[in-house]
Amino acid sequence: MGLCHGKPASAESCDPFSSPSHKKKEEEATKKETEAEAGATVTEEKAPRPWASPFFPFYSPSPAHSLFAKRSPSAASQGGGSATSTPGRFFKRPFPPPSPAKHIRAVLARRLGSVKPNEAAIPADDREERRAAAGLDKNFGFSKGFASKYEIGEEVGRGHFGYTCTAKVKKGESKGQQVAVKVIPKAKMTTAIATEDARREVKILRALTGHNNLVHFYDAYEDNDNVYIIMELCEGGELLDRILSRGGTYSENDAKAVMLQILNVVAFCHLQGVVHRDLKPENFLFTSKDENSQLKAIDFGLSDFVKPDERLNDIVGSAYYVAPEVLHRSYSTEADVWSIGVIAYILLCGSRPFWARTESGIFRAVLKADPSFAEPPWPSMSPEAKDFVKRLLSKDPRRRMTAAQALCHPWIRNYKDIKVPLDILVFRLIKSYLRSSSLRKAALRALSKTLTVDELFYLKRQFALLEPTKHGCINLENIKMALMKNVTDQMKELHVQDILVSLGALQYRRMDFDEFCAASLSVHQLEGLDRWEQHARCAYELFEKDGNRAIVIEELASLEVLGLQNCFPSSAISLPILAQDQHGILLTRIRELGLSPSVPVHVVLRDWIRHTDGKLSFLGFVKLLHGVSSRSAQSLAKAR
Ligand SMILES: Nc1ncnc2c1ncn2[C@@H]1O[C@H](COP(=O)(O)OP(=O)(O)OP(=O)(O)O)[C@@H](O)[C@H]1O
Ligand SMILES: [Ca+2]
Ligand SMILES: [Ca+2]
Repeated sequence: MGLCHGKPASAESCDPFSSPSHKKKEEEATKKETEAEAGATVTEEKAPRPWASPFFPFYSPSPAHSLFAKRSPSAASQGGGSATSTPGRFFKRPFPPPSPAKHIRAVLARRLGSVKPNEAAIPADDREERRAAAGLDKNFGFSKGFASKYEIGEEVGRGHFGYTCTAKVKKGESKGQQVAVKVIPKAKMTTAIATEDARREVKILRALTGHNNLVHFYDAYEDNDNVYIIMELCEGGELLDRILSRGGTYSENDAKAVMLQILNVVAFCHLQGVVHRDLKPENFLFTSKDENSQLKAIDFGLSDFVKPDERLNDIVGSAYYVAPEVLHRSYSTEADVWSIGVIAYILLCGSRPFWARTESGIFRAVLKADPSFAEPPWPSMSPEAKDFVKRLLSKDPRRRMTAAQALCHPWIRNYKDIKVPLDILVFRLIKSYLRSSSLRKAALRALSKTLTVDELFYLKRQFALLEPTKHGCINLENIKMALMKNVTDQMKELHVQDILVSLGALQYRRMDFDEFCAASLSVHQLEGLDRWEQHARCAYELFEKDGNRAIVIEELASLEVLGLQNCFPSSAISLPILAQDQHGILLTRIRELGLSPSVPVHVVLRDWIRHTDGKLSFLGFVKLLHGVSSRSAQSLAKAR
């Protein structure tokens, strides 16, 4: 592979796909993309187009933009170069700063004020924006006197929101210590969102600091011109540079070492109720140039707090790494896991899983295209590696592994001595289990009996983290202790009480490991597996032997079977058991509630309930396993 660095944008000279026919295809693709860019919105996909090859070679060696490149802070503050260029197909080095994974344009527009096409700079003569900016409260309450405490050194990196320099502590106990200072110019904060971002970045760093794989935060300062975030100096450069310097691919083992650290810190953030929202190789730094140097997550500028059941709707992040549900404006911590999947894919094969020339093209790929695992080097890779990446890149966030689950995946779990962190998902699932009918609990218990050793690995680790009694049981007290032990003060204030209240039923009873498995398994995730049909059939057989029984009408009317909880008050129904001749009564009841007569309720009843004995059919069993989320219950109710 040739070297492209230091040259102007002549990607073709290094392009292994630059044969004339390929070039023509590329041009056609670009034309289509440009047309799409002009008109189509993200969700307006017409027909899936044959994607231009998503392969995205990395060049080696990279003249990595040196950590200590000589660039003066003043030159630095004049704005980044790549912000004004379209995302190229090939990585060219040195990158004009900021990094090539550009933020979604809307993100920059909302945060930095108006953004011209392909441009993140703030228009210098935009009077209205200046007036609005003048009204913003840019006092953060951070320490003053930055200049008297630190001697600022050279620039070591830059992004859209700030630039980072080395600095030396001038006085006090740490005199002489080298630190990193991220300088965020207040002049760039032209919107309330931008000031809020800076405030939150510091708040989150302050709350999370202490984890081995997260940049250590020391303090925040401000003066009239800037906010200064003082952090540990990571001298090993960005993960992106290492990927490039290795020519794009990591061996599976080397990739595991990186993944382990990324998953660890992200699982930690998620447990603390923080979603990063901008995970990409540029936002992970090595502490030293050493091969085995520790990796640290940086840049919490787009991060936010999220409660266990909350969905965020702000479209945020960098295009290549953004999860489909972010584009659909309803997401939570799973979105970070998607970005980790993109990083894993790049580490292992050196190309981007979702690629197009334009932002809207990338979005369409993210929403519709499946990443290729057919081209080299994938065929020679272990099946576990492929499965690992696929389960991180599951388009349905409910089917996607969590960061803690990913650490238990067979591909990675035997790599070194992995310490699996507590998973917030477990509490979410137990909460839903505790609110379920006895029939659903029995169904879940049957399903839990079909779990394989691999699936049980994660549940065993999670149960152990809750420190069961010597009788092998947990109750609310165990959960409380485990949470207190594993979460930061910030999280204690924000979420622990909510979680404990939602699991209140465990105050008066215990849960053994078998029940824990039934409560904490995710039906959605199992459904995403190839062997789901087997799991479900096997579980149904077990349920038939021990658990299936004639359905009580209240249950049918309840959320779990028909999804009619809100429009079908169970108290109105007194018949104990559904038999064939009672269908009519149920149908009348449903019609009395003003539901459309065209709705084939009888079909639902026919398919979900066995007429011979009024017990659940296989389909009814699967529906019961899922329960019905309030969202689908609502849409079901609307449809009727
Ligand atoms: N603690 C640190 N030690 C060394 N270099 C750092 C440190 N923090 C940041 N940098 C460098 O500065 C760059 C910009 O920092 P950061 O990503 O926080 O800025 P940003 O403006 O928020 O970027 P973005 O455009 O990605 O949002 C990083 O990519 C990295 O190269
Ligand atoms: Ca960054
Ligand atoms: Ca940032």
